[in-house]
Amino acid sequence: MKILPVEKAVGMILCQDVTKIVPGEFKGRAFKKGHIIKEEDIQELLKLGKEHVYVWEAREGEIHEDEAAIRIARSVSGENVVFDEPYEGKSSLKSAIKGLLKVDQELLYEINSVDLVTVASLPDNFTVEEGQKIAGARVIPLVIDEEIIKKVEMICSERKIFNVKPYRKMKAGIITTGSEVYKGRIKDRFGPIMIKKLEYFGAEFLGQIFCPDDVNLIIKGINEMLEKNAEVVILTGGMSVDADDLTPKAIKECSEHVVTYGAPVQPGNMFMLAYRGNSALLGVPGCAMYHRTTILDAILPRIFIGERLKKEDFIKMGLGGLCQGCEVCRYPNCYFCR
Ligand SMILES: Nc1nc2c(c(=O)[nH]1)N[C@H]1C(S)=C(S)[C@@H](COP(=O)(O)OP(=O)(O)OC[C@H]3O[C@@H](n4cnc5c(N)ncnc54)[C@H](O)[C@@H]3O)O[C@H]1N2
Ligand code: MOO
Repeated sequence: MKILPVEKAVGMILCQDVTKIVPGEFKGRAFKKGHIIKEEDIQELLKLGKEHVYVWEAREGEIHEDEAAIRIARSVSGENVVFDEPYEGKSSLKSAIKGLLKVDQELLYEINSVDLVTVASLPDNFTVEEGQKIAGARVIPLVIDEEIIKKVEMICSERKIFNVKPYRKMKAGIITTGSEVYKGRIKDRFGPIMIKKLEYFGAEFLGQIFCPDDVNLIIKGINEMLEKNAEVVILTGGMSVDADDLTPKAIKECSEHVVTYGAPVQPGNMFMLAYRGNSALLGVPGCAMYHRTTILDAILPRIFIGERLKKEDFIKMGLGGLCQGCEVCRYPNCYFCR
């Protein structure tokens, strides 16, 4: 590759994309890498501020930014991740499915520690739709030593940075506790909100059981759901400190392992997760009926990909665990529960 005045570059192969920006109107590629420069291009290039251009002069051991971008994209892409042809030296990675993005953060750190290599990504545990952009790969110079790219390829030879996990069709049921709802003093408002959330993951809905504030009846309800092979049981109501708040006790009685009662997340402090076998029992506090987004929205996607959560997963949520309660909620496009 060498630099030539545009007037002397006619007939030569341009080895960079040339970007045109007209504020408010257009930003895009005016000339594509690989374009053979013609006489009539000279004025346009000069108008774009290019008195000199890079033209191709291949040198042993060097590769163009486009090839570098695609090789990085290929190296880091795992399950259900696809990538585009480079544009302006950048290859975009996209999700091939609706699912949960898993990012190997250590590996991403390692790749971005390789000088001149950059991979920008969405956060770990991010819900994505089919076709959604999840990361962009690019090198900084226009041509790069191939050894650098080989290093990236080696780092990713065994593990991939980006995987999108599909939601599994899981059997799920709801147990709504609270004597005020059971006795018809107030209408159930929790059930429909939970059903809508379960629908997003394509859950097979087993139904909703109503229980008064009676620990034995809540236990009976949980057992009924487990007998129907529920893999996810959502319990609402009675998660806090009132005399009638008995749900944590019932969950504890029915489970083999309590992962957590309580989380450093607001809204969601009084959340509980326990397991009996592979079935997850989720104690969902009242806030999930009131706030559009709570800890439940960070946990459900992980449950539905079949991940088994640990106490540590909850501890980590403290940093960023305070929701700002924005007037218009943009979750997951924010820091909450990252
Ligand atoms: N002194 C304290 N007070 C509270 C604490 C605390 O730690 N100390 N925690 C607060 C947090 S955080 C939350 S969240 C709520 C937890 O509430 P619960 O999950 O225990 O909910 P309930 O007490 O059962 O109900 C609260 C409220 O919501 C109504 N409700 C309940 N279920 C339904 C339903 N299915 N449909 C319609 N309405 C329902 C219920 O009647 C109550 O009005 O506690 C804070 N307080
Ligand atoms: O669990 Mo409350 O769950 O923070 O509003």
